[in-house]
Amino acid sequence: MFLVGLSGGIASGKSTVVLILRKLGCAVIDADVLARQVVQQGTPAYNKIVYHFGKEVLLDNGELDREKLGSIIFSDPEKRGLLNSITHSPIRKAMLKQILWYFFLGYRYVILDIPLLFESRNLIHYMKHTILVYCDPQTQTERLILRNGLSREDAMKRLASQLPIDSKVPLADLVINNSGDRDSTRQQVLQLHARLEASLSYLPVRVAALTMTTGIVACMWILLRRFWL
Ligand SMILES: Nc1ncnc2c1ncn2[C@@H]1O[C@H](COP(=O)(O)OP(=O)(O)OP(=O)(O)O)[C@@H](O)[C@H]1O
Repeated sequence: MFLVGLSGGIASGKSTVVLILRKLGCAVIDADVLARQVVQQGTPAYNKIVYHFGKEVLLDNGELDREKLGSIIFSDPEKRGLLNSITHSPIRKAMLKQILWYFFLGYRYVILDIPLLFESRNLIHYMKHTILVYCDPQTQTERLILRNGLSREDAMKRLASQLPIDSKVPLADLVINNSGDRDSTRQQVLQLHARLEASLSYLPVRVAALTMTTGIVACMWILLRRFWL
């Protein structure tokens, strides 16, 4: 099995591409969903966040007020570092569990949908391939305005707070250009899926796992025969 990281920019079309991939039967892990799960009420990460940030980051129902937390860390790099140090480890553990699950189910590759993949460069090293869902900045702005009901000024501000999408192109080895219509995107995703399915990159890990399993079973058999049979 091998890992494929998928990312893009705000409103560049990641969810649109992921939906097509899911319909094709691909295994997709959504880092955003995991990030929400690991800070649910009662989890160790939730308790640590309340301890360090206080009860003012909680909603009335006791859940984390993600907007408030987001605005605190946006302007305070130290607190951002603290929050990352609390959440990164459980997110990675949850990711690893899902990857292993898909491995046992026999998937050849797993797509990791990670919004800040190209910003947090250390994760890239674990990926066999990286996909950038690209959209030209003008179309991206229009789609963001339309989807979020934002003014042009607010949309530009949101875009300016991110790494420009054009600067991510050289960091990815596969690019899906979602600047055109949905059908053009779908065709590109189909081609990409076919290419990944045909890749033999999944073999080394599978052969290693098979060899290890065979070794363990053989050892157990030898021990059993020696002591009990
Ligand atoms: N090819 C396309 N043609 C027209 N509209 C599109 C196309 N692709 C995506 N959209 C629309 O653009 C908006 C952004 O797309 P999408 O939600 O897939 O982006 P995203 O990268 O997942 O966004 P975010 O990360 O900000 O949640 C949505 O309203 C979606 O319906």
